[in-house]
Amino acid sequence: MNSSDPTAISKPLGERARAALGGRNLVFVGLMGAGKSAIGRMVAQELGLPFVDSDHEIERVSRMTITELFTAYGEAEFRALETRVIERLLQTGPRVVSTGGGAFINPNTRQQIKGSGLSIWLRAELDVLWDRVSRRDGRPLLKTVNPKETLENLMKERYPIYAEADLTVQSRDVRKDAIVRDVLTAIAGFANEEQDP
Ligand SMILES: Nc1ncnc2c1ncn2[C@@H]1O[C@H](COP(=O)(O)OP(=O)(O)OP(=O)(O)O)[C@@H](O)[C@H]1O
Ligand SMILES: O=C(O)C1=C[C@@H](O)[C@@H](O)[C@H](O)C1
Ligand SMILES: [Mg+2]
Repeated sequence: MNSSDPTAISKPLGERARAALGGRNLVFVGLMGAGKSAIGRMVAQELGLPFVDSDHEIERVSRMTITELFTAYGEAEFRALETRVIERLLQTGPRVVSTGGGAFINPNTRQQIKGSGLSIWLRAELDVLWDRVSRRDGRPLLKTVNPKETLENLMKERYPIYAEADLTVQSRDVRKDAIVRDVLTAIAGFANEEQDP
């Protein structure tokens, strides 16, 4: 990595964030398209921790895609499975867990996350989310007549709840490296706040 690159992730920052996290899990929450899976994986690498994505884990254990699960069993059953899978994932750590967009909205799952680690909300504006989610299928909640409006309604409903996360980082239309650096800075800073409120 070129040290003059302004988006370069300095080793000390990764190490400081890792020390701040200690034995806790780091859990990414936020809406579809915020970057939880993509950024979570990169952050885990910087922290030297295992990474797991709850949507992928649900698909692995059920041997079905998220869309198939919604179609066959409905959203309520999907949420019940999601809660069980996330509970298990949080039991052994520290690790980085990227959750599905609705996970933190479920009160049971939210309590589990709050109890087992540091939660981080990747917050994004509607147009950023829309640009990202409209490129790929596989999000059953957006199979509506007006998916952009559905996404906007989900933002209104969910943003006050995501705001309960320990940390918030703005997910913007910039290089992923820059968001990763913001995440690591937020984690390292959180430890200072805890020591020196
Ligand atoms: N900072 C960024 N710049 C450009 N593209 C990004 C950035 N962050 C994420 N992306 C891309 O946006 C898309 C959506 O990201 P990702 O799948 O990580 O979102 P997610 O929050 O996990 O969504 P879901 O809740 O649906 O799983 C991916 O193609 C990802 O590579
Ligand atoms: O926002 C949501 O409720 C969802 C987001 C995805 O990650 C998947 O977990 C599923 O499509 C539901
Ligand atoms: Mg994801």
